[in-house]
Amino acid sequence: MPAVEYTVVVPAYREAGNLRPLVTRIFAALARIDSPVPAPLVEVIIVDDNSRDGSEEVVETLQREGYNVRIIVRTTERGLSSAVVRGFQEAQGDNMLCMDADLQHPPEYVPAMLAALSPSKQFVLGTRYGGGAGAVDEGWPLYRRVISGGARVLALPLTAASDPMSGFFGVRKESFLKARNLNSQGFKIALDMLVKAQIPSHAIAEVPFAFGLRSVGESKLTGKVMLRYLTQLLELYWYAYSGVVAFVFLLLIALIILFIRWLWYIGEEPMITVPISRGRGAGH
Ligand SMILES: Nc1nc2c(ncn2[C@@H]2O[C@H](COP(=O)(O)OP(=O)(O)O[C@H]3O[C@H](CO)[C@@H](O)[C@H](O)[C@@H]3O)[C@@H](O)[C@H]2O)c(=O)[nH]1
Ligand SMILES: [Mg+2]
Repeated sequence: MPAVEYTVVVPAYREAGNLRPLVTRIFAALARIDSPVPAPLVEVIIVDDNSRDGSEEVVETLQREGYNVRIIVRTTERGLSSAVVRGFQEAQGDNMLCMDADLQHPPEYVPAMLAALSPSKQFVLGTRYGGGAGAVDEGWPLYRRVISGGARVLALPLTAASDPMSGFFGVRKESFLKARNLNSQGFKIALDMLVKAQIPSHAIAEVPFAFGLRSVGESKLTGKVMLRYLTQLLELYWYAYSGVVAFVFLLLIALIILFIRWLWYIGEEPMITVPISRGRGAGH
């Protein structure tokens, strides 16, 4: 067996129904004749938080079928970011990729994402805002697009990357090891790494992709997660600039909230009062 050079880390919570299509599609993409990365150099690590939904059995079956995939089941810890960090710590490959289990990050982009990493490109981001990738978050309800847009605007002062929130990203091991005090709470581990590993803009590669719709299971993006994002941002502003910037941050938050309220206002259907018919048929 050749040594593993690439590791795909997949944080997963209650994703049993998605693991087979995910793994088989990743390796099918890598097995294509035009894949820039050969399949035998790649391993997949699922980091599951004790879902007990059959995920382990699915992975065991895939292993028996010859796929280079393993599952780490955490029983004492929970959370997306810390799951990703754990996967990166266990990775054998020097080139590491993180992607969701629910197929919202299309497995067919994995070869291009992995191949984009090199000593001069320490970070790769799957971006939903790049040219030619198709629709941005098509099919999302207005509120979800507003949250995504607001989160992105707030991160602008921290990184030149166009979509540090996509959750579909890769990093070279040496840069991951450079990032100290990673925030293990919340959803925005890519942003945390970009800031704390001090990745310069010229070392970031971007791969445009179209964010899919979740087919099985539920999103874990809750109000609590969003609040954590705000506290994480505050910490990163503090880290990247100085304490004074916290004031600017609060101002920005206020503006974003006003913006969201305004969008909500224009997004609402106008209320039409329909007069109650008193003619035939009424009361039947
Ligand atoms: N191990 C583990 N995995 C988790 C946890 N919470 C979520 N995950 C896994 O993390 C992935 C993303 O979670 P979703 O619940 O599908 O999140 P989402 O709302 O679709 O958010 C995605 O899109 C955002 C962009 O708008 C991204 O910012 C975010 O990272 C994620 O990719 C999924 O594979 C999910 O199983 C957890 O506590 N533990
Ligand atoms: Mg999802």
